[in-house]
Amino acid sequence: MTKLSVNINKIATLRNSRGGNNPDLIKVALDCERFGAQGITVHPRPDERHIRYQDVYDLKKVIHTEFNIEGNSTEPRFVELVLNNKPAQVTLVPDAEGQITSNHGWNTIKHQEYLKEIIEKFQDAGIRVSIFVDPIVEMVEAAATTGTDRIELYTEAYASGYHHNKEMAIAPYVEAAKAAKKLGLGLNAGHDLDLDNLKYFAQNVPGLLEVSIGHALISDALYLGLEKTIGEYLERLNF
Ligand SMILES: CC(=O)[C@@H](O)[C@H](O)COP(=O)(O)O
Ligand SMILES: NCC(=O)COP(=O)(O)O
Repeated sequence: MTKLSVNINKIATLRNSRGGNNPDLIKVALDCERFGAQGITVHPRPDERHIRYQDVYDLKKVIHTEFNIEGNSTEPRFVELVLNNKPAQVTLVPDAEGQITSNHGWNTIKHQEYLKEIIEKFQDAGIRVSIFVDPIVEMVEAAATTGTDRIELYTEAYASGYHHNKEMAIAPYVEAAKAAKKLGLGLNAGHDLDLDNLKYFAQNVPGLLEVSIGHALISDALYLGLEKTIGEYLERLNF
């Protein structure tokens, strides 16, 4: 079974736009769980433009499903935040400063030594580690040498190619997933997954443990409502 982790960054974006507490991020997280989501994902960024560091402390107290914190571990404040909150999973993303959103995976060959060190730090604290990678077999192979528990495949390229040629778009992900399986790495995926492209991805990528979805899911909820939207995403995963 593939778990659905709802990324609630966009709820925080909306809340922050007026400075108050509407929508209430905590309530939305709890409602996502009530409506069947098996996890909650947040991606605090240094400028706190959506998720604030305090949100992480507040969420940790109330969440019952899997808490996944994504972010840039080269920021000491991020490392401290994760170690203080001990989520079920931390996903390390190599964000550059000022990025609008995440747009690449780790170069696991170049940053192998750094990754080994930081991954061990989180694992010593009892936190499962996943690292964000592009669907390139060499990057998956080098990821395995870092000691990470899982990788998260960056799915933007799949999402943008899906409507043009879905067989071609998914091919590198299938190869990357096979390599991960062979090397004993758990497999997550995310970025720009949506109601159109999710089912085909889940059907064709072997060993997919978890997807984290935010932007499209929250946008769909404007039309369908949060409960129905989460139900629709779960349906795509449980084909
Ligand atoms: C790692 C990933 O693909 C997503 O978490 C993405 O980074 C979402 O972040 P934003 O909501 O800031 O775009
Ligand atoms: N890790 C991916 C994620 O959390 C959500 O990405 P998106 O659905 O907002 O593109």
